[in-house]
Amino acid sequence: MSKLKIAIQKSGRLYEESLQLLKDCGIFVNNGKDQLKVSVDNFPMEIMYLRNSDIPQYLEDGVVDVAILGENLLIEKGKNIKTIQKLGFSKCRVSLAVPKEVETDELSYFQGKKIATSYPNTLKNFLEKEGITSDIHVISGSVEIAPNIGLADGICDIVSSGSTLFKNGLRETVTLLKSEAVLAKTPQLSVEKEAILEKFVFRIKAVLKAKNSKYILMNVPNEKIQKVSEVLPVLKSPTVIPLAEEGWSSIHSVIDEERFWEVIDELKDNGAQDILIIPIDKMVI
Ligand SMILES: Nc1ncnc2c1ncn2[C@@H]1O[C@H](COP(=O)(O)OP(=O)(O)OP(=O)(O)O)[C@@H](O)[C@H]1O
Ligand SMILES: O=P(O)(O)OC[C@H]1O[C@H](OP(=O)(O)OP(=O)(O)O)[C@H](O)[C@@H]1O
Ligand SMILES: [Mg+2]
Repeated sequence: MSKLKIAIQKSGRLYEESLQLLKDCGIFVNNGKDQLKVSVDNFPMEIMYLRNSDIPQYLEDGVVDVAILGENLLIEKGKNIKTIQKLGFSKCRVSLAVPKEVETDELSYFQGKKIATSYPNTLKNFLEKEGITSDIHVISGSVEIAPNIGLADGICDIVSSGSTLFKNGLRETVTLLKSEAVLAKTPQLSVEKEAILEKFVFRIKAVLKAKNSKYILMNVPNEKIQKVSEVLPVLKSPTVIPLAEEGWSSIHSVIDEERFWEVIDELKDNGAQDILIIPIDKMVI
């Protein structure tokens, strides 16, 4: 029987959450990353631990079928690889930054300047599009140190909290792109493996949907049920259960994580009381 070969970062920013996602999908990985190839008992899948930066090539060559990797890396490597699903973690951006003493945030600052980066293709394409000519100096890590040691006038690198820039006396000026972890697939997959992938993506969607939603329940006087129901962004219609106390009901529904504070105020204003918000484990709709 076919097994879907999935590449996961061996160690680094994506490792923990990639494994957690598999776990949330009910896929239990047998043992640790000391082995580069690991089997799974309860799903037709084989895990391969690889370096994030090598994964686009492995996908292109069909050495692995799917992979969890940083979207920015797919853009940098310019491979013809399809992103199947954004995964919502390892969110970051690729940005230009300058020494904090530089007074301008304008891109034109970089005209004729030297920029250190680990993402030369992303930078080159961006600068070309913007009509700026710079000297791109490729380094594989610790890019933020470059201006301090006189290696460059600015940098182009990954920024998340901004603390690495701050510690190195740099300031973010221009964002080239935003990135997050994605599930990507090799250009050619057998029908059998496509079917396994479909099952896997179905599970991922259920996990992600649940993460972004909350179960909400509240007590409402019967005469306010209509009003409160109108405020709730419901899946179909809210569940309404009579309470033991005459004239009151309990309303249950599901709301988006992002919207719940906003909705709670409206619910209270419309007569809802004793509002509970509960996490959801999986959600299939
Ligand atoms: N500080 C950060 N915050 C959030 N996401 C990040 C951060 N740094 C990197 N990422 C994302 O995580 C991915 C993996 O980054 P990480 O630094 O772990 O690996 P890498 O430097 O690409 O190296 P390797 O090839 O050794 O696995 C990046 O491609 C990027 O998408
Ligand atoms: O804005 P921040 O939250 O400070 O994150 C940005 C830093 O994180 C990444 O490095 P990482 O720690 O992954 O080290 P690496 O260069 O060895 O990959 C990236 O290359 C930046 O240096
Ligand atoms: Mg890194």
